[in-house]
Amino acid sequence: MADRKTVVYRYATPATGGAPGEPKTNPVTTRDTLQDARRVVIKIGSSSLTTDQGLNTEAIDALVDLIASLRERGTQVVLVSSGAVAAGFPQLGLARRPKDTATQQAAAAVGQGGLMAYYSQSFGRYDTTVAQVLLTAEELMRRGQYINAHRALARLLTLDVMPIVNENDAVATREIRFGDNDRLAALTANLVKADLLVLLSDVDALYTGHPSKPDSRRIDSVGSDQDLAGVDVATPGSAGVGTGGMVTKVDAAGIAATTGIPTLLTSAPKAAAAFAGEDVGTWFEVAGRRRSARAAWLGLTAEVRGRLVLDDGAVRAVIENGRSLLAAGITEFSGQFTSGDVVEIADSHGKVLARGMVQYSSSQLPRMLGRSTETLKEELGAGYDGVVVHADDRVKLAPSHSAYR
Ligand SMILES: Nc1ncnc2c1ncn2[C@@H]1O[C@H](COP(=O)(O)OP(=O)(O)O)[C@@H](O)[C@H]1O
Ligand SMILES: N[C@@H](CCC(=O)OP(=O)(O)O)C(=O)O
Repeated sequence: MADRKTVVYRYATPATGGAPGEPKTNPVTTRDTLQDARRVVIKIGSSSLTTDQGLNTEAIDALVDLIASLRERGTQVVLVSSGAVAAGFPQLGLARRPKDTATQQAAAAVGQGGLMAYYSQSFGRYDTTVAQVLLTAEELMRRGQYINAHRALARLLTLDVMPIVNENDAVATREIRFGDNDRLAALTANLVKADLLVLLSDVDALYTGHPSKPDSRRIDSVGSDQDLAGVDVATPGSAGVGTGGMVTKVDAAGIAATTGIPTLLTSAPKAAAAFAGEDVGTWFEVAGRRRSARAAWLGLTAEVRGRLVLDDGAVRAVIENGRSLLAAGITEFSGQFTSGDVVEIADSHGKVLARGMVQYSSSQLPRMLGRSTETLKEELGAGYDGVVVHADDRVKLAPSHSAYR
């Protein structure tokens, strides 16, 4: 990902369905409605939280002041904070960010404690209790753990505790290598059903090219693919502690957009102005209505364990008419999965059209393929109703889906 010169930013088609009880509308639709956010995920990068010597306590205090002011007016905030590696390597006596993964993990293990200790002290000025939540993208892919993380975060918010999320770096190598805290923040925004994602970096906006170039200009909002055509995001940050640069931020905004959540990208010092309605930073709009968290989990987060290939009739029934997928319409499959796993649903040309949760395992399926429900019941017993993926357990993929991952 890091070597990409430009990114393609596309929007999902309007979402279908919505789990019962989930809000279908987002009060934050434009910059002017930022103040209406009921729940915000704020992500801050290493470059904004650390210096060569370790934690930048002034910057952390300023961030905490901002969050406290939002909380005071009733906005719930989940903070996704990087900085563990950058805080840890000076403590280990290293002059610069280590390159090898094991030392980065060691630095994160050292730095995370100090990071949380300082957050605890700083939020203490507002009598606010903080909670450390360490996640990995892989964990969020498993339905059971996704639900557990959702429950824990929701409970922390109702207890008025300040959740501070970071990747569990000691076990998550992808994170350290690719700077995926931006992506983690987008997934967290979906997890807690936030109204808004705010990405805070050491640069105040997305620019057409690296901000150090004289002809680079601020992009004030992104509403379609065209707004990002030719935008150069490949040059890494000059601080040398951030990991993903703008590539992962734009990708994260794309993930958030597909789940109906707009993103504001700006710097920590300008965030207060943005919340006061000033035209700062870059605003990533959302097209279409909000996806349910479940649909977003199926479409974006879940680990794919296999692929089902459909005949043309099944493609029409399932994709165009929204029916459940019956064994009769499956011509072949690949992968190893059990009931409850997520698989891709493809047409006969190999085009992936949807994802869904299977009701049967890969060892049960061979006897079922191409067979009508009636035949299945006769041959295999009444328990085999032939519905391999129920319509409620399936989500159509936007044509752009792969652009975000
Ligand atoms: N088109 C661009 N617009 C803005 N910043 C860019 C762009 N391309 C590269 N960058 C660099 O991305 C950096 C932010 O990424 P990173 O260092 O990973 O930050 P963080 O630690 O906040 O995640 C900026 O400091 C800037 O130097
Ligand atoms: N989990 C890592 C963060 C890695 C990361 O995504 O960094 P950044 O690009 O600064 O947001 C840490 O705490 O150091």
